[in-house]
Parts: sequence; C-alpha cells; structure tokens
Amino acid sequence: MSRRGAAVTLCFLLRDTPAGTEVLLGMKRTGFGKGKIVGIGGHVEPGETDQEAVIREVFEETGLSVLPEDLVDAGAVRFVFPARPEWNMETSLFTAWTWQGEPAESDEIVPEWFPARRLPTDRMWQDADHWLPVVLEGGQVNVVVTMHTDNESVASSESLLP
Ligand SMILES: Nc1[nH]c(=O)nc2c1ncn2[C@H]1C[C@H](O)[C@@H](COP(=O)(O)OP(=O)(O)OP(=O)(O)O)O1
Repeated sequence: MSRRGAAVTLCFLLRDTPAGTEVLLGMKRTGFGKGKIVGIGGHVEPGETDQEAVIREVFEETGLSVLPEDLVDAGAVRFVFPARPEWNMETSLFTAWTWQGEPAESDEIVPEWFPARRLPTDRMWQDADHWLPVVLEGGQVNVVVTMHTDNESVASSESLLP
C-alpha cells in the first residue's frame, strides 16, 4: 500500500440508447461498500498497471472483455477516510464505449445499466455526485474526497485541477 492509500481502479462502461447515455454500475454483494451501487473495479495487484488491473476487474466482476485501446483515461480520485486511514484509496478512473460480451452477475457484483444523467445517488457512495457526472460527460477529474468520521458522508471535496 502506498503512503496515500491502496491503488484501486474504476471503469465506467458507457452505451448510447434512444433514451440517452447509460452507464454500467453494479450492486456490490461483498467486501468494501457491500449493498451500495458502485463503479466496476477494484485493487491493483502487485506488478499490474492500472489498465491491466481494471481490465481484469471488469472481467472478474461482469464477464465483459475490455481491450487496452478501449480505455479512456478519466483522471483520479483519492478517497480519504480520516477515521479509518487503512481505507484510504488512490483510484484511477477510466471510461470505455467499446467492449465484448454481455454483463453477467458475479459473486462480487450484480451489474445494471443506469441513465448517466439520473444516477442512483441515494444508493451510491455519497461522494459520487462530486466527481462522477464530470467523468460520464467525458471529462477528466483529479479530486480528493475526504469523508466525515462516519466514513459515509462527505466532509470535503477538492479539485486539484488548475
Ligand atoms: N468513497 C468511495 N466512493 C466511491 O464511489 N467508490 C469508492 C469509495 N471508496 C472506495 N471506492 C471503490 C474504489 C474501489 O474500486 C472499491 C474497493 O475495491 P474492491 O472492490 O476491490 O474492494 P474489496 O475489498 O471488496 O475487494 P477485493 O479487492 O477483491 O478484496 O471501492
């Protein structure tokens, strides 16, 4: 683990529908964030690049195959849990508009498409609407989200971009 927290990744798969853009999220069945609707992703294993990790995690969690050239760099978000520093994470963010396969449920995630402009924020981490809409619009972020001592609500959200 690095000084600033564990290296993790998230990938937001996007598709166009007649009703607008949709994003693939998932209900987390186990581990960190259990019960929440979260982005697809997870920890970077030793020796992996962020891209290799996110490709592996997307496949493990949804059965979908993403190629390195499908990944669009969407920046980073650092999650800081002052009351639980061992939960701190450095998250690299990606979007992708192309992949292979159909999303399937795994032991970790129940994948589900949501309208990108109407995210299920009441079932997500409370910080999601501080950074996710920009990512889904095709932008890049570099954000530090600091949680309150309840480890749920957002104490502050700071953009490091000029
Ligand atoms: N405040 C927060 N808001 C958010 O939207 N996502 C967060 C978050 N804090 C952490 N995450 C994400 C980033 C990361 O992809 C995920 C945690 O990683 P994992 O799913 O890999 O954790 P687990 O401990 O469940 O699984 P393993 O790595 O398989 O042990 O939670």
